[in-house]
Amino acid sequence: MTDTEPAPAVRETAESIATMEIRGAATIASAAAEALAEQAEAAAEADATASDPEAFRASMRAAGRTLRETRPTAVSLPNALRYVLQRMEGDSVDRLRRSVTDASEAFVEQLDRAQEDLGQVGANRLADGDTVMTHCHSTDALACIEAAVEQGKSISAVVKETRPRQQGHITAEQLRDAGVPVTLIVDSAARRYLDEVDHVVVGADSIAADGGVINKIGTSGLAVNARERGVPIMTAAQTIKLHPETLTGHTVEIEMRDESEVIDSESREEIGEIAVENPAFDVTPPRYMDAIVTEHGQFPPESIVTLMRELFGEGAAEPWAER
Ligand SMILES: O=C(COP(=O)(O)O)[C@H](O)[C@H](O)COP(=O)(O)O
Repeated sequence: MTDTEPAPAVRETAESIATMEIRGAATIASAAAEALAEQAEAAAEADATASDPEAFRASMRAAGRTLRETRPTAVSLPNALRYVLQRMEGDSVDRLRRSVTDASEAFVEQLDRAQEDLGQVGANRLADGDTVMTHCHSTDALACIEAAVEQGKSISAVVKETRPRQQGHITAEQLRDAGVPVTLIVDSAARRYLDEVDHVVVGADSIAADGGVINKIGTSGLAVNARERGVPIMTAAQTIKLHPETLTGHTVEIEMRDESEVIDSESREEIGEIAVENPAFDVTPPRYMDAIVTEHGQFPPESIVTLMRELFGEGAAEPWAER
């Protein structure tokens, strides 16, 4: 490891995020914070950095950049890096190392607590006997449904499979394990089943200052259909999903993934020149979302900007910016 080369553990985490072995905004955030702690431990031992605080700091920033470059849409990733790197302090490598490992641990603890707290808020929106519809796999959305079950409510679920990667299967299994009767459907059956649904619950990868919700591709279509059917839809999202750069007019980059997730190589050859596109996320305009449920309570999407300003001020620096 040179002074700017990330430790093997960081490269492994980055690779797992890029290939989606580690996926979902909250899980990506905690893996990134933990990878920074591993970087700190490795850099405190490595020849190039062990006795040079500046080289140590440079290696932490390089690790941050490597982790950041994996996937562009979930803001929980740069927010996690920012949380840990902004708490890096001390004039010796040992102090710097400790500040990073402490911040990483505190971040992961806060993440878990926030999910528990928002779960209670989301659960209060669900009534005994409700059927919920889900899209993709969101640990924040699941926390709401699981908390409702723990409150003694009987909940059943219609789970969209979520093409192309079928994260709905993970949701279905987790809900089944929580004692929730589950019906798995293909994405295009959603509108038909909305007539049997009392609430749609989804997660978020990023939330923009105007209340726009960026989540798995298909969320916006589901939201429009839910509105047309009169079914309320909520986004369960811890505040690390709030995108500080949107406060200053930036837009959220939508990840385009490889066409091989959509079409196998044999079919690819058969269809020849036809273009295949695979956007991983979309934006649901605030007017189609009934509530954003966070660990600080529920918000109408249009008012989320107030919470954002409180938490981030008027914006946020790149997580690896030198201070
Ligand atoms: O869109 C996805 C996952 O997309 P992908 O599978 O492409 O990562 C999830 O709804 C959000 O990340 C929220 O998840 P959580 O609530 O667990 O943070």
